[in-house]
Amino acid sequence: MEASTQAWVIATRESRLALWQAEHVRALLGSRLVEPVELLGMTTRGDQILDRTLSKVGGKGLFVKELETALEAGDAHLAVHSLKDVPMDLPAGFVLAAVLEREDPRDAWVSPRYADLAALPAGAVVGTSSLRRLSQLRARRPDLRIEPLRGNLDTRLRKLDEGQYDAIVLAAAGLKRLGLAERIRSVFEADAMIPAAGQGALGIELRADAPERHPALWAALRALTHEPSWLAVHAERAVSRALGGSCSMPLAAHAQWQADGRLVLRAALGSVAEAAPALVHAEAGAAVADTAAAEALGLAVAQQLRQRGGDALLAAL
Ligand SMILES: NCc1[nH]cc(CCC(=O)O)c1CC(=O)O
Repeated sequence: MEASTQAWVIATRESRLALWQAEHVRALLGSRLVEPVELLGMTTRGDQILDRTLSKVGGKGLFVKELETALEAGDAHLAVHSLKDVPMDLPAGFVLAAVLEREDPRDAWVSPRYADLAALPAGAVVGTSSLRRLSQLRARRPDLRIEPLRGNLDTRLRKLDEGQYDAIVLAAAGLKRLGLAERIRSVFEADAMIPAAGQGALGIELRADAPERHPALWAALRALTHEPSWLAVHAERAVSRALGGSCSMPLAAHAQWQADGRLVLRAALGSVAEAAPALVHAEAGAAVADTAAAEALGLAVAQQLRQRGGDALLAAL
């Protein structure tokens, strides 16, 4: 089987960011494999549905399902995703094979007029469709109007430039990858706006039978994995999984390696009810040496969130 492979095929969405990410993986893999590596661009339902908040139409899976269908059919061997968009539990038959070294995981403040959140006048309009960003913005600035903002990065920036918003919040990683870093007015430190689980990291998904069917590809991907990033995102994703794992949840989870070698995981769970804004925080640290320990840290933080009022917020969702 391996010998008959003409080329390795990467399934990818066709947004500029997705294509950049797939091309990045193509280049990394190309230097480790004998056969050529090609891209197969596809449109997902998440790309088509632009008029509604994603959390209302089915969530994260919308960006990955078509790519998984291509893997299933054998049209592609691997799929490259923004890990943030990958559901906590992959469908049976698929595995997360690799996580690349994480890019800047923070959120960026983009605004033509205002340097940061504090500089916004009362009643100003901030664009985001992320419940996580909304609940954290609202906790600090209940006076703002937060309006939905969807579409790929270029679309979102265009809507800002057209004057529909005073400011928008985007992942710094996406802007940097597309050469748009100059649009960033300031970044939120990770404790001021806790990032989403997996933000800034690329994940590579394969069929679960890939280790046996394509050992060369599997080995090349394992070698691309950045172990500190792998452990951090597994801790983050475990928080989300423990709380139900849907993106209709205003949940933030971010793990950072400390100088002493410990992994510190911070999380926040909000409410989206305008009448009763709430935000509970949790934090824990541990020496994490393997995936199981990373996931145990995630579970402990999820437990803390529940005990500190998260249970009631989840019940209200
Ligand atoms: N939800 C869309 C999405 N998925 C991944 C990124 C950015 C890149 C990354 O986090 O790796 C973005 C855009 C954004 O949130 O601003």
